Amino acid sequence: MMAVLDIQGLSVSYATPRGELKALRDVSMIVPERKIVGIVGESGCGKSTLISAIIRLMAPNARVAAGDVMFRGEDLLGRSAAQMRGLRGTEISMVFQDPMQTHNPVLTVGRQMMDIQYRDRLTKAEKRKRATEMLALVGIPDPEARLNQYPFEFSGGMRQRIAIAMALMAKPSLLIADEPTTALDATLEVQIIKRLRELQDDIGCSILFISHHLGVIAELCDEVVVMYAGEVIEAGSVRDVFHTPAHPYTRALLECDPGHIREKTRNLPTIPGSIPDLVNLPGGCVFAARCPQRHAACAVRPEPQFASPGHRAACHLIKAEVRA
Ligand SMILES: Nc1ncnc2c1ncn2[C@@H]1O[C@H](COP(=O)(O)OP(=O)(O)OP(=O)(O)O)[C@@H](O)[C@H]1O
Repeated sequence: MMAVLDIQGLSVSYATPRGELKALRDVSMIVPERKIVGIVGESGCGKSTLISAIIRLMAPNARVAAGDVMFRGEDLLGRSAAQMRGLRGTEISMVFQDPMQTHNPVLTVGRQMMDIQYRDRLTKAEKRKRATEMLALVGIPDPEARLNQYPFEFSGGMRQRIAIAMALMAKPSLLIADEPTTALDATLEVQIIKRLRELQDDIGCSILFISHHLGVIAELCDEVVVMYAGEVIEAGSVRDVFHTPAHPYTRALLECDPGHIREKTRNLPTIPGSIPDLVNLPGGCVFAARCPQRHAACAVRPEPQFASPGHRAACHLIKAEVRA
């Protein structure tokens, strides 16, 4: 089956006064059809850079130095800006942390939900009906009446549900959700995640879900990609990565989290030390400076190794463990 999103060897740099900042290096990941893939990593690991490269809304000083971003078999990096505009919001939709970014404050929710359907050949009444149905699906009570209200008249959780409804309205193949529930309280977060999972199943789309919240990733995602300082350091099924983490960084994240993934920790646990300077990267393994298992081999950059089928990590210890 063809992957919805297939990123291979993606490297993105920013031009800065200090020199080239290598925000992403040789990043590869696949979002299979009808799967939810989570990306986890601490601030600065390159999550936003990755999203901006996929949807091609990059900062002016950003440059794709290498790699391919294939969307349903087609290279997105070769598409024109106009073609990308046509894709965003239809085949690829997005939900961000702050739904106010998505909503227009001066238009009613109904008007905005009808506007997104401008491509569909439906009557006004049909569009309104679809908007109502979608609001009901994401769990907005009394949706018909609420279509006439403005975004500020809704609570934060309701606004985020509306943002999800709007993003799914076009029945995208891929939904990119960037910390969509981070600003909400835990109970709301669980409700929204459950609803998102159900809707994903109904619509049959794939989701790339970015979160700092290990518990949410564990609950929602099929697969997880762990990023560190611009590299994918571990990837595999949620089960493999969370139950038998292969990279010392992933292990540190899970060990630092007292209740492991069951605790509702908002932020990633803190690991002593900081990420390396991406302008002057050290040679060898990027995590070496903070790694409790650092050894001589780490002076050489580890290539991804398979810990088990479908579960890879970039750490020299994996080979050693397999040999042992
Ligand atoms: N326009 C830019 N110019 C220069 N450096 C940038 C720019 N945008 C991001 N960076 C740098 O690139 C690196 C990756 O940043 P990015 O925002 O992608 O990380 P992130 O994982 O999304 O972090 P956060 O969770 O804090 O948003 C960081 O070192 C950041 O300072």
